[in-house]
Amino acid sequence: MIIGVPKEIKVQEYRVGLTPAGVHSLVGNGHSVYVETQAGVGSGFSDDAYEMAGAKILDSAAKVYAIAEMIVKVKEPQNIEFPLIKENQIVFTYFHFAASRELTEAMLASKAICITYETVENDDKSLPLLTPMSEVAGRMAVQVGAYYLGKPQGGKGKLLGGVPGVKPANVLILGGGVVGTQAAKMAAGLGANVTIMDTNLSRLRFLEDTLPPNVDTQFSTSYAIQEHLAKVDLIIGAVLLHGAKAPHLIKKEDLLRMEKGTVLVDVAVDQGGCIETCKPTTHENPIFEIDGIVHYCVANMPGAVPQTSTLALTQATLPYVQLLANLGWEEACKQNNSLSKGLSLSKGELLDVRLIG
Ligand SMILES: NC(=O)C1=CN([C@@H]2O[C@H](COP(=O)(O)OP(=O)(O)OC[C@H]3O[C@@H](n4cnc5c(N)ncnc54)[C@H](O)[C@@H]3O)[C@@H](O)[C@H]2O)C=CC1
Ligand SMILES: CC(=O)C(=O)O
Ligand SMILES: [Mg+2]
Repeated sequence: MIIGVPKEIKVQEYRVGLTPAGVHSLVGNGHSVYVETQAGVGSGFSDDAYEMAGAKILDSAAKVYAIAEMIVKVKEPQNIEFPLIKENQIVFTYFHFAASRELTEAMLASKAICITYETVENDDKSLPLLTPMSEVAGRMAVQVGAYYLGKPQGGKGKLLGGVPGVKPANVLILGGGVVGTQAAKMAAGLGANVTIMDTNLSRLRFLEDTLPPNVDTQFSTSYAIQEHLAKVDLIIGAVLLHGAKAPHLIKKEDLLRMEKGTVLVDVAVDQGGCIETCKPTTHENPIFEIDGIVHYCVANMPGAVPQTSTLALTQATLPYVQLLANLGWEEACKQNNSLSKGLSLSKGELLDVRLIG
């Protein structure tokens, strides 16, 4: 198969869809790989490294899209990429269709085969291609939250862990899946007073048994969340209803119950956000304030640490890229149940109704 890897063009997105090691393995299996010039540079991979691995370098995205039977990338196609996507072309990437009707309509119109990383799902309901980036984003959420709690950044001016004789900050994590668990570990490690909420009781039992003693678990209800608002310093939004739009657990009027300088990091923003007042931001302008509350809502957080994220992502995606390249999308999806869950749009038809935003 002919595989194309364009350079990511979302604002300050430095990840890339395939590493030179991935190229080497695909070329070894008889496939051809075309990489846009400088596509890997932000992740530490030069054009030369791709060429040594067997790729051909092309000087524009248009040429990559024109030649490829399958595009392997990271983020959802941006508006200027829409016209480049062809009928029957496989596009394998994060799409987050539930957050964008415009993207959904553009991809339907393209009649491409869209396979979404974030809905590839194992029989145990885990999400093998979302998990690695959720691990990154969960850990990052605490780093950025701690930073924006600083007074110069608009925060309350609190150190997450406090110091001897001074209480630590209160961190509330909504959702105890991959993002929430990694965030809880990091916040606990820094000494914060952490509460993690979920609606899944068996998940809460697991978290209670495995997380450090400065993490409390609590069943997630609107009432329980309200009780935290007056004393919380940092809220991390980490809920997910697979493929669907996130529920709004924090409403606009709830901001008035928080102290000025409270920080909200809504990691779930890529599925529409679980905090009503969140709207997507970029690494260039990551925050905004409403009613004195700092909102951080970057939809591609792992893009800021590409040297970690590209390796973490591509080690998970490569086996699926191999399968698609070896068998074609129809046979690959027939043979692999997890991959078939990611098949979202095919030739102008919406296959997964959860995606409607
Ligand atoms: N902004 C970014 O750069 C990134 C965003 N994400 C997003 O983060 C979100 C979370 O991802 P994961 O942790 O991997 O998902 P996950 O499926 O592992 O965890 C989600 C958890 O939310 C829980 N949940 C559902 N409804 C709830 C409610 N009402 N209250 C409390 N908990 C509830 C579920 O039971 C589940 O345990 C997703 O939207 C994902 O796309 C992931 C990576 C990067
Ligand atoms: C999951 C996702 O959207 C990201 O890693 O950017
Ligand atoms: Mg405990």
